[in-house]
Amino acid sequence: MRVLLTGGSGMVGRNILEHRSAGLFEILAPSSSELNLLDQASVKDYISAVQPDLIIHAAGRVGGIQANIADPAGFLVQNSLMGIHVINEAYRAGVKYCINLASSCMYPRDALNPLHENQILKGELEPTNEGYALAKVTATKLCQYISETDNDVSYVTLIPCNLYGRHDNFDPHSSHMIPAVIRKIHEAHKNGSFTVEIWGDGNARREFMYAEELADCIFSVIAEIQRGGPASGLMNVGIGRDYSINEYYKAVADVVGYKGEFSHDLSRPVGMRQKLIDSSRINNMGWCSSTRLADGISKTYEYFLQEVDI
Ligand SMILES: NC(=O)c1ccc[n+]([C@@H]2O[C@H](COP(=O)([O-])OP(=O)(O)OC[C@H]3O[C@@H](n4cnc5c(N)ncnc54)[C@H](OP(=O)(O)O)[C@@H]3O)[C@@H](O)[C@H]2O)c1
Ligand SMILES: C[C@@H]1O[C@H](OP(=O)(O)OP(=O)(O)OC[C@H]2O[C@@H](n3cnc4c(=O)[nH]c(N)nc43)[C@H](O)[C@@H]2O)[C@@H](O)[C@H](O)[C@@H]1O
Repeated sequence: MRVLLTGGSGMVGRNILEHRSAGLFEILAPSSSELNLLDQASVKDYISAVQPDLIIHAAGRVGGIQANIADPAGFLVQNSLMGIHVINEAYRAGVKYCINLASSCMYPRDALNPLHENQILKGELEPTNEGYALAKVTATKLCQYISETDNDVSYVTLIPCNLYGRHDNFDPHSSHMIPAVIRKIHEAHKNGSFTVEIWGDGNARREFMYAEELADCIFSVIAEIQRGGPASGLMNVGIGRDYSINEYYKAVADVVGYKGEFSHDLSRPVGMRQKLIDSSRINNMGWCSSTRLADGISKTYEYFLQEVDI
């Protein structure tokens, strides 16, 4: 099976390429310099030339809460254009299968947790990442419309919770919480600082999954597609539990060996109070998460020490 992977140089893409099942497929993973997904003609020409059997759309303009607040228009435009170009040109070229990656941030900010797939668009979005969320909803709906109007194709959207892991973005200006906390606590431990600052009061809750697990889930979905396709084209992918931000800081401190204190900067944005997703559909398909938080953080910290803090 020939697979076109977008976002192959990103955290999710790299974990897909490093997965033990990747060798079972012919995977084409053009970088953004080889294929700019913002250029519709290039996307159309590339897909027509390579004629993939399946596309995994893992490219995107991605960042944490601070990055999203800084550039909502950029997150909206770039993710919308990438999603529409990849998905629409795939369908126009006759590609039968697509796995599109959305995000749990596209759920309504005040929706009852755990979040179920049928709650999408049932309420106001989280303002801190509204642009990104609108783009994710657009691509998700495009996949749904295509699959509903053409029984010969299966365009599946997976909705992951927050992710972290090897190949994560550790830039403090654009990273998500776990890589930011790993960097902050590591530097405090190395410099002998006595306190580390937590954004907000630390009571917000998040569900973070080790990115290697999403790669594993994607290959399970591909296997299911090869067996005739998953029962649902829209599935949450999470670990089934969340932790408070304060608990994440403590978990990272335990891995790093930091024994200092924490302070809270209440001026910082905190985003959604909670975004725990209901992963029953993917669990019923036969895939479940298995990486413990401490193990995931340890492996991510090991990557940080080897590849980032050099
Ligand atoms: N990280 C999370 O917490 C999280 C949570 C839920 C869902 N997701 C979703 O998972 C997917 C992957 O996220 P990630 O964390 O792996 O992101 P990432 O590490 O930032 O990687 C983004 C990828 O997209 C590529 N890209 C960006 N602009 C492009 C363009 N114009 N043309 C072609 N490629 C372009 C990048 O290539 P270059 O490096 O060459 O620019 C990179 O390979 C995204 O759809 C994201 O929305 C992520
Ligand atoms: C999955 C992603 O979720 C994103 O929302 P979101 O979870 O709040 O994004 P994060 O940046 O991971 O923040 C998660 C929570 O951690 C808190 N936090 C505490 N300390 C820090 C820190 O040092 N750095 C960061 N970054 N956060 C920190 C932050 O206030 C927020 O409540 C969306 O903006 C994206 O679009 C995407 O959907």
